[in-house]
Amino acid sequence: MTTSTAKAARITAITSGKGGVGKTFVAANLAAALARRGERVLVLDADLGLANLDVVLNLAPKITLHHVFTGEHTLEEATLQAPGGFAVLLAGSGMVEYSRLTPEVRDRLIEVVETIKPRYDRVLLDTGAGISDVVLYTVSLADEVLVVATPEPTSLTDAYATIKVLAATQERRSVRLVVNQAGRPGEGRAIRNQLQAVIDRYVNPGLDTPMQLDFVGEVPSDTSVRDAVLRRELLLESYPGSAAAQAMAALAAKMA
Ligand SMILES: Nc1ncnc2c1ncn2[C@@H]1O[C@H](COP(=O)(O)OP(=O)(O)OP(=O)(O)O)[C@@H](O)[C@H]1O
Repeated sequence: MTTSTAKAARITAITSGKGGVGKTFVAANLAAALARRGERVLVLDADLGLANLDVVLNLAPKITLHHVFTGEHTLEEATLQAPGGFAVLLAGSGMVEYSRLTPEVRDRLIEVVETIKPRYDRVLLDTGAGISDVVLYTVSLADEVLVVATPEPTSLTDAYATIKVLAATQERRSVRLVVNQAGRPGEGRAIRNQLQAVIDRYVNPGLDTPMQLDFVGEVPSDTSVRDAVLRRELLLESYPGSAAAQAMAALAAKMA
């Protein structure tokens, strides 16, 4: 039950510049790891036009955010329990009308976020890739942003572009960074320092308060991740002892 003194959830947007870097993998397994730590977690699939959290979690929702947006179903009816002990609000795939930031999407999205906020300890917003207006709007609803990047130069260039746009368009001066698919221990921190140096050189001179990258961890490139995705299971459940699962648990500890 919600009371006026109830604590509101911390809202974390999980985003990336480039697609396919592991945002959904991180969102699902971070949610499971936070749930194991006792947090009440909800993941909202905010990749409204091309959602795939349902695929990763092996869920086939009959009622999605789409139905909540149209008023056909309630939020409660659309909220599902995922295998990792957390709740999910899934979006339908191929909904072109929700891939753009129309006034309807804007209003419905904030309404949904405001309604779920008092009910959980943590809400993860799994956004689409890139810097579209829907992505930037979704990120603007969050208390903190977690950028997922891989060591590939294209991913880093796009992560930098995202951070630059967030600095320019929102009053955000701190972004958290997780490096996924790291090839060697220490690569994540080195990448953070490299990105911070570029931000200090090209972004921060124009800002009163400098943009800071808060490094929260690295997840190694690990074949167990692909296996778990193919089995449509959470890595934390299929391969709890894998290096990547342990990194996800460490990431949850850092984010908690
Ligand atoms: N740490 C890792 N080690 C090995 N493979 C990984 C790792 N993380 C992700 N992958 C692979 O990358 C694929 C893409 O991951 P995911 O779907 O989570 O990316 P995404 O950023 O959410 O993509 P999109 O931009 O399309 O939403 C996974 O299916 C998995 O095979």
